[in-house]
Amino acid sequence: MSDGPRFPRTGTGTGTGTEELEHQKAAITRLGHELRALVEATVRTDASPDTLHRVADGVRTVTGRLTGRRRARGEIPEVDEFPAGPRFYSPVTGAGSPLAPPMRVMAADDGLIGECTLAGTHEGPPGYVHGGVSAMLLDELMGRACAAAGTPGLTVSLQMRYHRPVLLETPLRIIARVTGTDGRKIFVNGSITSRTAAPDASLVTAEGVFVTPDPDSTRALFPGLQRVMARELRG
Ligand SMILES: CCCCC/C=C\C/C=C\C/C=C\C/C=C\CCCC(=O)SCCNC(=O)CCNC(=O)[C@H](O)C(C)(C)COP(=O)(O)OP(=O)(O)OC[C@H]1O[C@@H](n2cnc3c(N)ncnc32)[C@H](O)[C@@H]1OP(=O)(O)O
Repeated sequence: MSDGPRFPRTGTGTGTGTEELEHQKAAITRLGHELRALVEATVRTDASPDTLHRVADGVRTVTGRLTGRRRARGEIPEVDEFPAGPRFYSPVTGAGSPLAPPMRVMAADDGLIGECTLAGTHEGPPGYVHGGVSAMLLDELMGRACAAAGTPGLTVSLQMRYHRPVLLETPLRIIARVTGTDGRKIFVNGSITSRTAAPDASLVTAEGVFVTPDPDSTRALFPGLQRVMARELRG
């Protein structure tokens, strides 16, 4: 995607070499993929209690292998390109997140396009996407559209309209477009459509207001961002 020009791209500075970072990203992506398959299998299975107990024991053992240093709250992973680029553990787009569909994000003429297909993990009404998950997809893409337009912001208001249920196991297109700004406020529209059935009919639409925090708030809210910028400047 094309990102706004005013943010550092992390993962290219000092610390870990580029090749090592690429290996790290590939491994994170692979584990994310396997975990998403595990989560989907978990919510779809009708295995016996015995099997479920054995799997739970196995998962507990595997979890125990992910020891060592844990990132502190707010610490931005070196593989990330915060705030405008990919975040590996985003619950929406993160290749490493077992919660993320993950949604792929591309630049469009006047905003961003996201694509994903959801399944049992994100079910709300039987056979359909959970409404909160639709809001999550739109919130993320609309927030990224702000950053891509060079005006990053946090959501202060997100008004959702659910026109038709969103089918599971159907390729979806999510669109986000900045429609205007007023001081630190950024106005954004978004929609979800099916890429196959009636692609012109919006299933969900959203109107959002995002606000760019002032510099003092930004420093207070995101101390990790200062470290990323310092890391980048050293590099
Ligand atoms: C180098 C700079 C980097 C800056 C980084 C900033 C953001 C970057 C973050 C991520 C970007 C990257 C990717 C994004 C992808 C995914 C994220 C998805 C989105 C989210 O997951 S994000 C989490 C949920 N989100 C929050 O956690 C916000 C909680 N919130 C606050 O932390 C404060 O709210 C804050 C600091 C944002 C503003 O606080 P504040 O004190 O500076 O601003 P204030 O209240 O003065 O409002 C200013 C003007 O907005 C108007 N206004 C306020 N509320 C309104 C509303 N509801 N409707 C309509 N207008 C509203 C006022 O009326 C006034 O308008 P006016 O100036 O015309 O009077």
